[in-house]
Amino acid sequence: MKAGVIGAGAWGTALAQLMAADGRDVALWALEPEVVDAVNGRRENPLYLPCIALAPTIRATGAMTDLSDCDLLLVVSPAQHLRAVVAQAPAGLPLVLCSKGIEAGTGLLMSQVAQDAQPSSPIAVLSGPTFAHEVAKGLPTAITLACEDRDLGQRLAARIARPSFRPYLSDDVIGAEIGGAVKNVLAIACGVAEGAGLGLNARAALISRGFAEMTRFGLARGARAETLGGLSGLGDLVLTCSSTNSRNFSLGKGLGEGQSAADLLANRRTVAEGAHTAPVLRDAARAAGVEMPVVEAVCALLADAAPLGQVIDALLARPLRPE
Ligand SMILES: NC(=O)c1ccc[n+]([C@@H]2O[C@H](COP(=O)([O-])OP(=O)(O)OC[C@H]3O[C@@H](n4cnc5c(N)ncnc54)[C@H](O)[C@@H]3O)[C@@H](O)[C@H]2O)c1
Ligand SMILES: O=P(O)(O)OC[C@H](O)CO
Repeated sequence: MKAGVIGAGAWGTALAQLMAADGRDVALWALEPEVVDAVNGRRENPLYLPCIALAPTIRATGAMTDLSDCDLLLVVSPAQHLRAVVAQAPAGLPLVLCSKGIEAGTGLLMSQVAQDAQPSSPIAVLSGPTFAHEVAKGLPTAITLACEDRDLGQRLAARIARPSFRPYLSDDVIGAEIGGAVKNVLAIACGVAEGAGLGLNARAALISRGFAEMTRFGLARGARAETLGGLSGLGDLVLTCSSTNSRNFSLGKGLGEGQSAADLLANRRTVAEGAHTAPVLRDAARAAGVEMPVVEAVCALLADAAPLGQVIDALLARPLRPE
């Protein structure tokens, strides 16, 4: 059977390369016709994953019907487009959701959006510390695969695992999704600290206190603490908060250097999910009575609602409290 990948950005292309590593066919759905042509003609995706020679068994397509004979579909669109692409996907096939975010307008996690859009398709979530270009090069990577149906989860884990790519199975779908969505917002905060020259102590503080926010929010939504402390939560938080390879961290760095959010977000081709998730997450946290001061600060900066110095001072001046 061939694997299907929906979305040919950096991560979808890297996952197609991963799935093709056992020599089997992969169908890669791309939005842009020029990506379809480049993958099929030149075996590359210069738009989203440059400098990687793609496997000959990857066949790109712009027609979702070409994925109907796949045994699983990896869904790798930006979170805000997941509903639309899943609605077009062939029905009934296992969907492995690889996007990280919360849907604006509904506040739904990706598994809930996919369930709405394709009620007959079983769902799993693949999330963890995984920079696309490293996976595409075959560098060692571990990731959470969350699925409520344990048998299906085990089958999917065996199908996705490769010698240098280790999925760890969980049945905590919500926990895996919340970790991936929240860490993107916290990575923006760490980028701000880098751009503003606040130092490494500040970054460590943001990672730790950000993790406390992720945990409070996750527990309030029914996630398990060990999932939030695992690859899809803390693991991904540490990765994304420590490298300009992260689009979210880089966006924050620009904010910290004094650039406006509007300028940084205008006309970008690649997705910085944290910018879309931040206001939805803030509203959900407020509604649940969960304090998320770092997330609130990121929202203020993204909305250009307050000067950087004022946002930093307000965070530092919060009442002292037990850890
Ligand atoms: N890049 C990574 O290293 C990485 C790793 C893990 C998870 N993810 C997650 O994967 C998801 C996709 O990110 P990416 O890095 O592959 O994307 P990307 O930033 O490399 O590319 C943008 C993608 O958005 C798609 N797109 C733009 N407009 C669209 C529309 N109207 N409808 C459908 N698709 C549209 C483009 O076709 C392209 O596939 C995100 O949720 C991201 O958080 C990314
Ligand atoms: O580049 P980012 O910030 O979207 O991060 C990519 C992945 O989510 C890292 O696991």
